[in-house]
Amino acid sequence: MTSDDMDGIFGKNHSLLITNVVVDTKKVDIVIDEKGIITSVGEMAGKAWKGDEDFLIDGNGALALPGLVNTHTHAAMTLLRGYADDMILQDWLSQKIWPLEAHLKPEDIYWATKLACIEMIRSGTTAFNDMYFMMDQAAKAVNETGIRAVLSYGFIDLFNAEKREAECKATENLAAHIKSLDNPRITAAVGPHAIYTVSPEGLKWCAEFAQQQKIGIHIHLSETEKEVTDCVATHGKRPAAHLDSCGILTPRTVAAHCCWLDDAECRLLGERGVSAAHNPVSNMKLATNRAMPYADLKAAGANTCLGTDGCASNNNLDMLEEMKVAAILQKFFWNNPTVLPAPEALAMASANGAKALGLPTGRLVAGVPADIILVSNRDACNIPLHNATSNLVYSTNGGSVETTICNGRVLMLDRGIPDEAYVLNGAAEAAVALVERAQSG
Ligand SMILES: C[C@H]1O[C@@H](n2cnc3c(O)ncnc32)[C@H](O)[C@@H]1O
Ligand SMILES: [Zn+2]
Repeated sequence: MTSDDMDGIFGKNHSLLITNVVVDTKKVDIVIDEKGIITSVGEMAGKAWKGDEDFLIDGNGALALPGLVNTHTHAAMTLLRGYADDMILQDWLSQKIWPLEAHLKPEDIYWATKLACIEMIRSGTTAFNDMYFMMDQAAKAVNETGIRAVLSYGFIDLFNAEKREAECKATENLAAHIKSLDNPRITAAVGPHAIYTVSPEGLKWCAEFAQQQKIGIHIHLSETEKEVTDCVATHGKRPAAHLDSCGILTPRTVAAHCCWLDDAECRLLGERGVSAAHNPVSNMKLATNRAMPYADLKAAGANTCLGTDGCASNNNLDMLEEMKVAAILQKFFWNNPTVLPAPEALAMASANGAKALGLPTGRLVAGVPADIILVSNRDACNIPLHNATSNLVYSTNGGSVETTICNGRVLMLDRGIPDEAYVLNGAAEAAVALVERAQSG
């Protein structure tokens, strides 16, 4: 069962036995078959297994939980981390971010997305919802790193018919490319950027294409008060109603931010079964000046999930940190310490996130793909263990993740990731070259 050569554990599927871990409050062992499916989460702690698994991982008392699901990011923005901080959203986008993005090359997207995947694996994320550009390169990076992703092209027609045609083509091409990969870890979605960058015709095309392809929709919604007032002035209705009139609000839709929704819009998102992705760190850093109305959205039946947004407005991809900020921001902003209790924050980052992306993961039960992370409870910040969920939400962070498994394949073991340094160097060099190109025009 146990192989001396643990290095051989990386790179392909094996049958695995993970012993001596804590799930919720119970000490259990977990068995994963060579197809990457959890076959048992058993109360077998302490029993000497006589199984014939290829590898045994001694969890040494670590907390085992479903891999975290980042339901809103722009992964390749790792290359823009720290490039522009301390600005309001529209200036940040128009004066700094979009001008630099104009100089991005395909290899930049590859290196930046690989860096993002390494950062997510290291901090316990096993699936992410991405919206960016040159996404064939993102797919290449995701395929190589072993993580799970829903990839959408950032559709921006700027209300121009000619540009809209090109955006539709790019969206169709990405969907066809991802279908051709036939990789169960990589799925496509449609990514209309926002109501202030996509025409109603563009939104309607995106909604129809998503329905025809049976894929998801990923959009920014009501991030700022200006977005709402401009929408009412332009379209005569609030953003959620405008999106609904274009067919965008569906059970396959992830709406990111949702800061400035009113009660009627919360009810509309609930009625349509939309997933509302809360990005508390980005919202606070860009000063959106209102927190997502989490309790109203949850009460209305919307699926509340969690995202980091991109690394230029966070500036990391640590979903354990994001959970904590979500739980305390909601308490602070709505002036109620009972809002978003720890178990609900953990659900946002795991089961709800998997539901938002249509993934079979998000729970540690037999019969589902093994997306599992082990979080040390031997770090000072995680001792004592009165309440594992409390520790996961309020005291630990991504640095305490020891082992990350996605689709049954070990991506990180005891904090070691193969080829990590090579990826970090490649991305660092790409970032320097990008800024040099931008500066030389
Ligand atoms: C895909 C495009 O979206 C841009 N972007 C990154 N973060 C945000 C945000 O918080 N709101 C709106 N748009 C955002 C990114 O730079 C790409 O241009
Ligand atoms: Zn975003």
